[in-house]
Amino acid sequence: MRIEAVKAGQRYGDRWVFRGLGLAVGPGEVVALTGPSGCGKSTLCRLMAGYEKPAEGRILWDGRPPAPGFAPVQMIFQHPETSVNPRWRMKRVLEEAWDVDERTLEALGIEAAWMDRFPGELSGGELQRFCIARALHPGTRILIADEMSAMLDAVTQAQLWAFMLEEAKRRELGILAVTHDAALARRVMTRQVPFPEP
Ligand SMILES: Nc1ncnc2c1ncn2[C@@H]1O[C@H](COP(=O)(O)OP(=O)(O)OP(=O)(O)O)[C@@H](O)[C@H]1O
Repeated sequence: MRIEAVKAGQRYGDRWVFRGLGLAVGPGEVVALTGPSGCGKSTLCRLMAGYEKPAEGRILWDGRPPAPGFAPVQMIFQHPETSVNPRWRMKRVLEEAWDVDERTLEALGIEAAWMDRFPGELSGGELQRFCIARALHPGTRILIADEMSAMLDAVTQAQLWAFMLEEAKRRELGILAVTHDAALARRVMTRQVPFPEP
């Protein structure tokens, strides 16, 4: 699958965040999106994931506008607590997405004891592992990671990225990742796209 922004622009009120932006992510590509705070990286992620519509230009998934229904484009947010139901135990949070296999649970270091807890009873890093597991649904073709590892220590960050990259290679997933970490971008990405200055 290939997702694309074509001359895309977004504005809130009468203020443009960016205009005329072009970017494409195809199978097996790991693309880093870098740029100063406030330039619109998260906004572009939401457009590419089909959560928001651009004010001008187009977002295309395999040449067509994002369609409702099952999304082959999955997003991992910087703050995992905002993307799970706080009243569900983690077992249910996972099951809602897919029947996550043992291999994924093990590779992400998800412990059996965490399954009966509520999201508020896990650390941010522990919760983010669940969000990554959910996003790695067998039908996922593109992952959009918006500073997913900013809250993690270096060892955990390396472990989670290693598994994501292994999966990207094995399943030909495309990854668009926002990161402020230049070293991480150099290490894991096939291509880096600097965002235009705001
Ligand atoms: N829903 C909204 N309503 C109004 N303004 C918004 C909205 N969402 C984002 N903005 C503004 O758009 C600009 C871009 O925000 P965005 O979060 O995309 O930047 P970013 O590059 O991801 O920043 P950071 O690196 O700090 O996370 C900011 O000035 C922000 O205040």
